[in-house]
Amino acid sequence: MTTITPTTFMSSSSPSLNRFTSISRTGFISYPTPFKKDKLDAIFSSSIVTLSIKRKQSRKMFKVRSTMAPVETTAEFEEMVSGTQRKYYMLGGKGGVGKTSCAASLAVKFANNGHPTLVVSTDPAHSLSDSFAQDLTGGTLVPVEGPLAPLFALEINPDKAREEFRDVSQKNGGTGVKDFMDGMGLGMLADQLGELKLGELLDTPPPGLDEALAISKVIQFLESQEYNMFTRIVFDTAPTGHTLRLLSLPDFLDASIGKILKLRQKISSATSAIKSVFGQDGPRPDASDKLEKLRERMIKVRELFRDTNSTEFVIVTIPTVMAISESSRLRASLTKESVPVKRLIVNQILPPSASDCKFCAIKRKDQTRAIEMIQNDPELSSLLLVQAPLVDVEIRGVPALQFLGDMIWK
Ligand SMILES: Nc1ncnc2c1ncn2[C@@H]1O[C@H](COP(=O)(O)OP(=O)(O)OP(=O)(O)O)[C@@H](O)[C@H]1O
Repeated sequence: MTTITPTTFMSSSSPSLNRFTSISRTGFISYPTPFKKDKLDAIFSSSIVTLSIKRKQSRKMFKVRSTMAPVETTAEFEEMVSGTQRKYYMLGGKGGVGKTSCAASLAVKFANNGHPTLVVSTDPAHSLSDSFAQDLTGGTLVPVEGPLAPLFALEINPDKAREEFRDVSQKNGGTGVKDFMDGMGLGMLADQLGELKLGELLDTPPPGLDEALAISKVIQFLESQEYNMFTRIVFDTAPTGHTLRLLSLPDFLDASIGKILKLRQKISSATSAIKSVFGQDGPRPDASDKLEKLRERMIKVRELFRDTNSTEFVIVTIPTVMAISESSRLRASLTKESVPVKRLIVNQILPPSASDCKFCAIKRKDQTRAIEMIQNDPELSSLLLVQAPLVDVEIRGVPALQFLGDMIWK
């Protein structure tokens, strides 16, 4: 294991590495990266001024980390990275636990291991741009500089996705069709529209709709030839509540869209005769196709979540009683919905220190207790428990994500 001092980074001419210098304020960072050694050598060889090996300290760090929770396991990254068939990883958990940092670091690690990778934020409050320290807004795929294989990032614009949905739905079953039917004197059919609660759905979208639309948008992207190359797709999902509602949402939307389409059929047969007399247009067929496509994608979203061969939901948590309780409930819900879960990342674990202050000692005890809670939790104890240390500054930019990723994804 090589330890690189702050001096190393400061002497680098690369701006992204310079950004990373701040990460090692407290003295050292460790780099257990055999697979990337060549690349790192190339990056650092011209600029290394001092290479201070603090083996003792880093050994101590990992020793104490492993004594915190005897059940600590590795993420079995080899299994995650093997094979060239496309795999989806969805990272989710309570707000602020480090989902984005873990998702971004996993994406960087996949790309560094040769997988053309796409990382997508489906959280309406995006933080991927902040995490990569790069502007990724705009709802299109943006290349991320740095990793060995292509890495692209996508922040789905929820407003745009919702607008699109509203647009096609209204043309097929919302106010557009309702007005049309009212005009035709088909009051009874118009009443049926009320049952669909479509107006409600469009005006006050249920939590999770953004997420479902975002995922369906990604599926739409991936259907095109252009994006065939991606072999790993990492989703940075919205906090737990959204995720849980999202799981049932595709069913709900599928049913709603199904009803709209059925209704549309009824309308078109009921009105075809009237149309021939009055020469008025019915709902446009292209909009109907769009709705059918949206429905198909919703079905794909639902299937994707439950496909054990290609998809895995990774729960990210922190060592507090509240976060772990929420993770336990999340796991239970995911199990109920047949969503495959294998790994649990416990992020922000206090690193050991030779001179422990009272606050840190108490905090560490609390964290140890919380980790024990996982071991005794029926929902969580069977998962691969991966511990990630709390570092003393924000994780921003590819080198920093690479650093974090090398600690988590082993
Ligand atoms: N292991 C860590 N050590 C230190 N800081 C961390 C660690 N993991 C995450 N952070 C910091 O915590 C903050 C929240 O992290 P992040 O944005 O990844 O969480 P999130 O779960 O995606 O949040 P949200 O639910 O708000 O989207 C960021 O400032 C991030 O840099």
